[in-house]
Amino acid sequence: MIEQTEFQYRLKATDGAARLGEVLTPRGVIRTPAFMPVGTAGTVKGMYPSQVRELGADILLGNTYHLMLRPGAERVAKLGGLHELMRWPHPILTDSGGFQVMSLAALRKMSENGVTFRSHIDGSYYELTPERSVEIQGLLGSDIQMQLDECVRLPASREEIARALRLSLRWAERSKKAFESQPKGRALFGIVQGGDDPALREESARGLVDIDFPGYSIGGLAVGEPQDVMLRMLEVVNPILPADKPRYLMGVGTPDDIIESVARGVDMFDCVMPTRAGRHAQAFTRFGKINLKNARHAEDSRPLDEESDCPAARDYSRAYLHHLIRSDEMLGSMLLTWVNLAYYQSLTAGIRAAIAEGRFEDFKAGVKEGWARGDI
Ligand SMILES: CNc1nc2c(CCNCc3ccccc3)c3nc(N)[nH]c(=O)c3cc2[nH]1
Repeated sequence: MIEQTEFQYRLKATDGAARLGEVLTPRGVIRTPAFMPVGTAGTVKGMYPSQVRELGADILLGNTYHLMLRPGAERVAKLGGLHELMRWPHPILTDSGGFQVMSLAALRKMSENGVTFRSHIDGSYYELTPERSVEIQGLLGSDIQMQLDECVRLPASREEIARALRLSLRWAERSKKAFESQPKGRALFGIVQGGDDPALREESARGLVDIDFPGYSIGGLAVGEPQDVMLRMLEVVNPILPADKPRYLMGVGTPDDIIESVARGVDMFDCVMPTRAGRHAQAFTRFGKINLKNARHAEDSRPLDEESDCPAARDYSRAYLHHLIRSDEMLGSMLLTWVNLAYYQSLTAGIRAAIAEGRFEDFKAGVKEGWARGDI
């Protein structure tokens, strides 16, 4: 733990609307733009924490929904908290659980007070309120916590989107009040909702800024809308959010989504794609995505990318990766997860260097060119 007890964002440089910054927390610095690997049940599946750190990740995601069900928030606290339990001494960000309840739980019921649901693991009943969600995230020891919110899947009616954003604003107030009892240095982010409607996005963003948070998440996107709609909402929301606070676009996304969102002022990203794709034979490389299950790789002795500084991409042949996947060997998923997280971390490291040197547009063009090559 470094001495500084405050949570602070420092804007270091801009290149157009792209921002280079740092988020200072008691457990360390997060260099932004940042990609945050997802560690759903207290582990980044198939990776050692030290490996994730070596790739350049400054922060991981933990999942309130999964951890409250198993092993339980009070139990994690009794065991010293999530950092201790998973041997990750750096910052951890947790989601509030509402989004996961709506996508995973059975028999869920949303009300003014919160959401009740049955565990997808053993069917037992739970209630998640703004206050309980903050309490759970506190028990986990989370450095950056999320308010409980309601994310509406798109397409949705204007009434539905307005109802959900206004409920989320009332939950933002309750979350902030409940958060006041937590140790200094931790942060609670408000989450902007408002679907694909510019006026409702503006109402949500202004409402949250009036309540005042140390950072803001942009929710309600990457839920089925086209990329241009997502980007348009960023162009509405980011100018309203304070320039001296971090902006976290939830659940995003592909490398192209990330680079286009950085260009519109986003600082932090999370996405299950690199880890989930790694378990489904998909490899992300500078030249696009490769499906290693495809028979065309059976005798290809080339590595995925001989110029990569990730051993999994540089030292193993496509033929071997193909064999591991076809044989359902666990090393196959482990190596591809490593490849994909390495790619995402090298992408955000490249973005940070490009903004620092005022060449972000060139970098963006270069990444798109590489992906367009496709002769992989
Ligand atoms: C994929 N698209 C997408 N994801 C969204 C999420 C979840 C972000 N990922 C968190 C996570 C944490 C641990 C483990 C796994 C995932 C959202 N979360 C909240 N609270 N609100 C949203 O509006 C919201 C919108 C999203 N869209």
